[in-house]
Amino acid sequence: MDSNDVSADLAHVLYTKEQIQEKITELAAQIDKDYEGRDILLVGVLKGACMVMADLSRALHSHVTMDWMAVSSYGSGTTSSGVVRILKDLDSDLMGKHVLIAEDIIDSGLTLSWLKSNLQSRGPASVEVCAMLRKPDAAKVNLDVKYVGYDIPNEFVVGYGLDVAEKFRNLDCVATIAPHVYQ
Ligand SMILES: O=P(O)(O)OC[C@H]1O[C@H](OP(=O)(O)OP(=O)(O)O)[C@H](O)[C@@H]1O
Ligand SMILES: Nc1nc2[nH]cnc2c(=O)[nH]1
Repeated sequence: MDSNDVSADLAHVLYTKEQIQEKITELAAQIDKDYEGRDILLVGVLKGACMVMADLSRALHSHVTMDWMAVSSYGSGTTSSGVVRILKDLDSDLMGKHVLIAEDIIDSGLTLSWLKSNLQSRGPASVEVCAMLRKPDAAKVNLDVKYVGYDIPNEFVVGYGLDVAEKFRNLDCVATIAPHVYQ
């Protein structure tokens, strides 16, 4: 291991690459079944959803188109403010489309709660959510989420799209970080 190896900054791996890929396969099979005969517009929420978008879209057998939105709900800290700003809007018109929002994590739920109603107001046929991770103990709003990979404890995690100061997104696992990363 070289001195800059990212794994030295991890405390505990919650889900390995294999477990994540297994879950993606499971979720994709369920989604294919539920959307039989319908095209899906996958909406990825940048930047965290980059991995789940790439993996889920490739695991699906349905016809899929992809679009991206970038929103900001976190200030400089690690607590969601609930005030969401659109940094990049969708390129597509949602009218009559079956929209499936792909997310890496639902923490307070504030980002998705806002996003779901924003997209619903654009006239789609349906809006559902697929999130790889969810923290039930951190929920601040009731959110109807149709597809969830794993429910996790209320701990800050990284990997599989999730970052600290833009690092760790490239990890193929989900992990907590070692205390020295914060020091
Ligand atoms: O449920 P919430 O408490 O609202 O938190 C979830 C949001 O936080 C993360 O995004 P972040 O704002 O960190 O941006 P990023 O995807 O660019 O990392 C994550 O990707 C979700 O979009
Ligand atoms: N990296 C990271 N970003 C988040 N955004 C909301 N919750 C989390 C989390 O646990 N980790």
